[in-house]
Amino acid sequence: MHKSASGSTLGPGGLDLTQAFFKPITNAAPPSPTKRQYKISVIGAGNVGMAIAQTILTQDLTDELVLVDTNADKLRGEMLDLQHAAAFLPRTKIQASVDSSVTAGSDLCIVTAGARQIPGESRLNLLQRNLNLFRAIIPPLVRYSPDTTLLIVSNPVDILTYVAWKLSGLPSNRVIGSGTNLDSSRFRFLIADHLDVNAQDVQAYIVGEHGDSSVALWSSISIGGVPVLSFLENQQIAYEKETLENIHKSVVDSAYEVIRLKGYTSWAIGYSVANLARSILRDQRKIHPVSVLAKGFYGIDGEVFLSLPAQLGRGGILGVTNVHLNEEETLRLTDSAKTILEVQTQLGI
Ligand SMILES: NC(=O)C1=CN([C@@H]2O[C@H](COP(=O)(O)OP(=O)(O)OC[C@H]3O[C@@H](n4cnc5c(N)ncnc54)[C@H](O)[C@@H]3O)[C@@H](O)[C@H]2O)C=CC1
Ligand SMILES: CC(=O)C(=O)O
Repeated sequence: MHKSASGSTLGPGGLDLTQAFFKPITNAAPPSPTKRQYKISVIGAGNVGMAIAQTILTQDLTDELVLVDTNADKLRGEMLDLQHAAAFLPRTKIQASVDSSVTAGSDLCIVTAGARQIPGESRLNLLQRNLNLFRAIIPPLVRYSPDTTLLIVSNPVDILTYVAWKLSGLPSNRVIGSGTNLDSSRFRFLIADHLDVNAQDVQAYIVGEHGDSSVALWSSISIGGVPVLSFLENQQIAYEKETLENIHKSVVDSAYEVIRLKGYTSWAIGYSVANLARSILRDQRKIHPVSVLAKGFYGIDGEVFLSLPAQLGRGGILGVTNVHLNEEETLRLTDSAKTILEVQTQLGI
């Protein structure tokens, strides 16, 4: 069996099987103007890439999903395994190749390729290994999809988002790091668990580095519209700063703990990135803490990518939200920027 030029399936002797199965409707109205078709490419079909791919499929976020990896057998195995779920999923064309030309015309390229931490290792430790991969991965992606938005997930995500921005030549609004969207979900889960409320009712951000120097924005947390800290202070309800510090420490330790227990993190980052993909492709204009070019915001002076609450839509980053930071939060954010910049300046990019 092969396809005709019009896309219908041809059987032996050129018999058009599509025509054989379906009698055309007479007097049919012409098709309505075609709906916008979306194409997402995921580079790196490891634990993280596949968790993202499967969440994207189950949430019906794209018409075409492309996987790229250097491990040809694993890649084909992953593609077939997903294709075999076709009867249970929204209709999506799934392709895979070791050749990045398969990504041509992607609306969104999600990069998860590269080394991951071994137990106890920091994200920043991965930089040199993943930097070399990025030099090979990013330029062809942009060549094949000059209008794409790049969504970087590989670690250390903030510095690699900067690297991707430099290597791609794309405007900074179209190069985004998944950043602390994941850390903020961990934060909201822990607060919700502590107070026995629904995490979706907790509005709370972790900003700065996706890593050890991240910053919890306690002063702006609200639950169901109630600003938490000012409410406690107005009601003269005592709370211990140590409790807050411990919650933030648990957020920072989260990935280390999961990696120690199961070897890698995957499900939460899968949902986090699918959530970002939806906001970007569906022009949701939702606010997410993601890694953006932070120069000029909150007194940050330097070409550094780190997470700030940003509005996402079809154009990528539409703007950075003006969340109020108290003095301590501002200082911690500046320190987080310095931590990233110190490592970044050694790259010579
Ligand atoms: N930003 C975040 O919140 C998170 C980031 N990560 C990061 O994601 C990355 C991937 O983690 P895992 O999927 O667990 O690792 P993994 O080892 O399971 O998968 C990495 C994949 O990249 C592929 N690869 C290597 N070089 C490639 C190239 N040049 N082109 C295409 N594919 C290539 C490998 O063959 C492998 O399949 C790591 O850097 C990890 O630290 C992981 C979790 C959360
Ligand atoms: C590995 C990683 O960056 C995370 O799960 O947060």
